[in-house]
Amino acid sequence: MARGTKRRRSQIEKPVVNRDDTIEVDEDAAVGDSQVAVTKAYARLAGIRRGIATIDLADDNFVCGRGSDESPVNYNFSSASHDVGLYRFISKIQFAISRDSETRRIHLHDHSRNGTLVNQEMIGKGQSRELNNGDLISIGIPALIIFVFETTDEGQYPEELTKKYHVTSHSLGKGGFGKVLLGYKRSDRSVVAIKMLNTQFSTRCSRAIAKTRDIKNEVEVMKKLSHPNIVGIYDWISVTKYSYMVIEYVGGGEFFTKVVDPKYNRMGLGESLGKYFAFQLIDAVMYLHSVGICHRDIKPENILCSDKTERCVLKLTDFGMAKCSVMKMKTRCGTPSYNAPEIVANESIEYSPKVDIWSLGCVLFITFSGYPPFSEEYTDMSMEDQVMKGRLLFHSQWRRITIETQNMIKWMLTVEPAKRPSAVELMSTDWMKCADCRSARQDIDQNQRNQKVPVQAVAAQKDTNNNDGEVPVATKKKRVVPAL
Ligand SMILES: Nc1ncnc2c1ncn2[C@@H]1O[C@H](COP(=O)(O)OP(=O)(O)OP(=O)(O)O)[C@@H](O)[C@H]1O
Repeated sequence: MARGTKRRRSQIEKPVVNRDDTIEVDEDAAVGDSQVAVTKAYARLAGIRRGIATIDLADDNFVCGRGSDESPVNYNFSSASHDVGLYRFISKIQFAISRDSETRRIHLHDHSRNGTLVNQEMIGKGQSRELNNGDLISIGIPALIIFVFETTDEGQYPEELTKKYHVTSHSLGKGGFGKVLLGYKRSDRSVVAIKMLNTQFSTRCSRAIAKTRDIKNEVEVMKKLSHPNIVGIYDWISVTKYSYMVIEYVGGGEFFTKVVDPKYNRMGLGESLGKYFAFQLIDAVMYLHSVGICHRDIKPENILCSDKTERCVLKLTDFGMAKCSVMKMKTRCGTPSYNAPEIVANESIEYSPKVDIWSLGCVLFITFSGYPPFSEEYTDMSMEDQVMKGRLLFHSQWRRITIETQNMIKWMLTVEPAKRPSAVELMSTDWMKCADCRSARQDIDQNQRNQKVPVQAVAAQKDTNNNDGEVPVATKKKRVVPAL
């Protein structure tokens, strides 16, 4: 868009998370295994909880539950009888699955008093619902996910991947170059996210070549990192057409969704919650810089929430742009509205990890106020000029935020890198010695202990954005990929 041109709000584009995308099948790929093998299965129930089998569905009718002489079932959950938390919810007949022999449509019929849920929505005793590929089936409560329903014409993956992980067809989200699927480790049934990237694009467009090159870099960087506020990587498997990154599952969706949640009325998350999150992000960046890594693309879309609760643990992700900071950094990359002035200024000037502090300043500005500091929606000045001048407009949203917090954000958004604080300097301020920061530390520790729990709720993620109001709106931003 030309400088100074006012963009109509209705024209602001926001990428849509598409949950039903399909992916080409690799000819060299091997078939994933299953535990109850039946020939010519039309679908399968992939068990994603310890003790629950994966069941191939071949007959038009299937019934499961605890079963009894009077109520025979095809699958009786006896292998999960030790799992008291689950077993107490299971009825003699829990649910049935039927396939219409003519239409081939498949339905789940709930027979249980405690109920069966599909994609975390209660079906209810006596009710039915059509099943689609990737649907999650829970028992009694949303968090007790036991099966992913999968049609068998989908998803064949390389053996290197399937021998260690079961890949379900439940999509967690979609990125620029592939999708992210829910999976689990075969060894302990703990849930993972499997990011699939199509490397074949590389022959078609240069942006994708850059991206393909990023994958190796992303993996190399992630392998070096271990921090509770950074998404961990378990494995990387690369075959002819696809790369599979097996990463830590983070179930609460993007931080972006949180900051634009209408419940905050576009006023920001407030002082207390804002500081709770600021502590986590500063700690993550302090660690990154201490091990010589500069992220270069910090923004709310690249931060994931551990769960859907208000006070969740944040995890920095997407290290495709990251670089070892002892190397010279000159490349103009990142996302324009989060880019530091020294990146915006000139290709030939070297910059430092302080660029991350600037981006973090932008993220925290949005977190506290609900609107972005630099935006094309300000028509009096181009975005580039706003950034180069460090022009900040503190609208009425800031009235409920303390002067100390405002000063910290201003400090992070200092145009001159030498005067901008490092993450260590930020962490050692009195501003970070508060009850919210201490409570964040405790919650992070607790979250780490809980991570051993195998199956977590996978809540449907919705992007929300409300474009009304006189201040700029936080919208998802695309990054600039460096030219080759
Ligand atoms: N570790 C994870 N756990 C759970 N869900 C995830 C995880 N990583 C990504 N997702 C989901 O998948 C979506 C896409 O993630 P991905 O990192 O591929 O996208 P992106 O950053 O938009 O893409 P790109 O890498 O092209 O910039 C995210 O928005 C999120 O909803």
